[in-house]
Amino acid sequence: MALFTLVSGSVGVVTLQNPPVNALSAAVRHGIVDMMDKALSEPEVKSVVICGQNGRFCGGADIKEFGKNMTGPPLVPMIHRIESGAKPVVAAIEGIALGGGLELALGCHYRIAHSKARLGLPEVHLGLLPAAGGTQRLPRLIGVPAALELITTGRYVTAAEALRLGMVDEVTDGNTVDAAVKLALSVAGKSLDARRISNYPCPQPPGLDRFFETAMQQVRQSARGAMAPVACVQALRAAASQPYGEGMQREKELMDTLFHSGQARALQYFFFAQRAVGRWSTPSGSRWDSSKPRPVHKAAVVGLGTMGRGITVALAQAGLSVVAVETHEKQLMEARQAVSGMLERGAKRRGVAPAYGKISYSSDLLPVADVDLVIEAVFEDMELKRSIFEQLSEICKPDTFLCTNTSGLDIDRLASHARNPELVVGMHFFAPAHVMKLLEVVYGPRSSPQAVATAMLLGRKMDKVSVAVGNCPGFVGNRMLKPYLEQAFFLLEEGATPELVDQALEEFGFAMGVFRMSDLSGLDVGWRVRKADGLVVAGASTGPSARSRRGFRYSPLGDLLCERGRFGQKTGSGWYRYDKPGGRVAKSDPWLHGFLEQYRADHGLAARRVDQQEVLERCLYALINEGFRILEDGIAAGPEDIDVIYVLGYGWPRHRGGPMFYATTVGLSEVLERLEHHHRAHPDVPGLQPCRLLRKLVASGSPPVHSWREFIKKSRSHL
Ligand SMILES: CCCCCCCC/C=C\C/C=C/C(=O)SCCNC(=O)CCNC(=O)[C@H](O)C(C)(C)COP(=O)(O)OP(=O)(O)OC[C@H]1O[C@@H](n2cnc3c(N)ncnc32)[C@H](O)[C@@H]1OP(=O)(O)O
Repeated sequence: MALFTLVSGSVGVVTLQNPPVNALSAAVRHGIVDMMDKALSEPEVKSVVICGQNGRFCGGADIKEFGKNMTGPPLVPMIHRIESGAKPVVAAIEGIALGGGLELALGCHYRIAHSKARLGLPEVHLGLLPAAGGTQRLPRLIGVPAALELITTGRYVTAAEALRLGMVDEVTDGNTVDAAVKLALSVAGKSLDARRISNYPCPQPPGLDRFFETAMQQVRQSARGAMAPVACVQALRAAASQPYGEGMQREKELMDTLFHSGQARALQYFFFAQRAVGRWSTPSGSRWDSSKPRPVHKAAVVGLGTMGRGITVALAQAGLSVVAVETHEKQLMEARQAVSGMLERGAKRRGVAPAYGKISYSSDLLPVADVDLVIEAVFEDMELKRSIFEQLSEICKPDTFLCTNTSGLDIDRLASHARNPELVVGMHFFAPAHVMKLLEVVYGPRSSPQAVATAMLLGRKMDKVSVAVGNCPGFVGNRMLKPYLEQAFFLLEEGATPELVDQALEEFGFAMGVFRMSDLSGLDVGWRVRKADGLVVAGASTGPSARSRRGFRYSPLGDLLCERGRFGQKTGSGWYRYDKPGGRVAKSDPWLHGFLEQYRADHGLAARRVDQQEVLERCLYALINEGFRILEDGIAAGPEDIDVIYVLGYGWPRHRGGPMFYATTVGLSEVLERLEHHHRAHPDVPGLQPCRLLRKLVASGSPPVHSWREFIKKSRSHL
């Protein structure tokens, strides 16, 4: 798994061989140790180059080995042996040097990177820290503030930035291994004293204590309960305040704790889940590996409201030509300006030129005639969308894919208004569409495998994680949101406050509690959906019918706020109050508390004490239960799909792996038992009634999450 070749008579080239990313598996580590022994002991070898096969230096430790019994040579002594050896070693960094891969390079005496290479220490995203000396060598090389930022965020840097920071000695546009061999020849026999990073003193940031206190405060705030970023700060502090050996010892202690933590398991599960969703399948048998996407060079976006603007930017940044259509002249003008601003800011961030030239604007539909794919992004109204689909079917090429950006409308119904229903899919973007990583690709019963494959690939090109989901009200994400919101409303009726509910959810790790989030997205959004579902009954504010719909419990609290014009942040009040319409800082609202008291009195409800545990069980287990129903119905193919949607689209804390993974950490039997308990207390709430799949999994001994897909497939016929 590591190859040795002698080049130019005296340079030993050690090539890591473990496709696709040359991860440092046990076999690769064995290979490096053996080949380095050879290189260091053979007299004709005067210097060494380490590189990776197939243009990729190294993607780091082999994540698949974590959680198993790890065998093979450990990384720390392996890297120490390279650094302390008597012959100069040059790292030839092509493609990637990540995690343990970069730590290996930091143990080398020289580093040359190809201009297209990316470098980083992303261990924090896996619930770990760079424990092969990364937390001790990087600050010695580039200073504490820069190292702290890279290690706590896991950000990848370009070769150019790596050069600026001093992480690499040289950047080349040519053949990196050739350049490394040249350098290795030139430094053979020279002293290595000044090249061993572990010998460097660590530069001290001014006001060390203050610096680390501030860093810790910032990291704790953004980590929302994640342990790894905090441990990274602690390790960096050790680097800055202790000798190298002691710093390494601290790095090891911190890693020991993280390595065995539930958070690391959750984050590593999530890493593979993000990749697993690309291997999509549908109940009708279409699959990622048998469905060929069609190339999309030119796309159109119809409707340039907030979503359409973001989608236009995402498409242009992905390199597509875009026709952006808005029939209202004033809105079109505003959209042009807004899109230009977004492109400019994006380009600045990515260090590229803004893609203005990729977009042409139009106030009518005619220029979409020659595009390969249209994304309709008009207001969420079936009639409006229907009429646009009819027009598009007339204007577009017969094989143009017609996609709709909707958060829950019936894709199949819309497809029935298209000339070719098999070319219709839903593309549910999340706001802001050019920023959010998630895309739900919604297939209807008539969507062709090619249409699904094309939308999935287009999402990927737009730098999104695309998840294929079936067609049902709310698809996956919003469908699961419904019981979650419902429980939150019921808890208010029973005695909780928005503050209490939000605090429980935020302490769990959500970026925002349910009420703060509703205020941000607008209470009128849900109101409109409930109206369309026939749930909003005007004038039914008291009496038994006010809190019941179709025989089940219903809370009209959200409707009542909307009737009073309290739509959330945009109107200056909702579940909280804000300084002004559009204000961002949520403040407790005495009016709302009085309103809740009056509401309970009007409906004969006695307020009781609700604790945080009940909030979590009622809100989260109801949401998880719906997730099981979604799996049972075949709307999502596996738990990974749901978890990716919730983490990337709904602010579920990543270090808890997503709702379905979280259920396994709580224990499926515990989730079942608590749902049964709450359902007994609230028999008129179907969302709390445990679904069959959950019962079946528990009855089968709660198999691990990665085996659910197979389990569901096998048991589908019996469900
Ligand atoms: C008690 C204490 C015990 C301590 C012992 C622990 C020793 C650890 C010591 C030191 C710490 C070092 C830790 C690490 O190095 S952790 C790994 C850090 N590296 C990463 O996080 C890299 C993550 N990978 C990526 O960012 C990307 O995959 C990419 C940029 C490398 C490539 O991207 P792309 O081309 O888009 O391809 P994919 O992402 O789809 O990946 C392709 C394929 O490769 C798999 N893969 C990627 N990286 C790894 C890896 N490091 N290990 C294993 N497998 C990896 C990926 O999963 C894909 O495969 P698929 O899932 O089957 O599709």
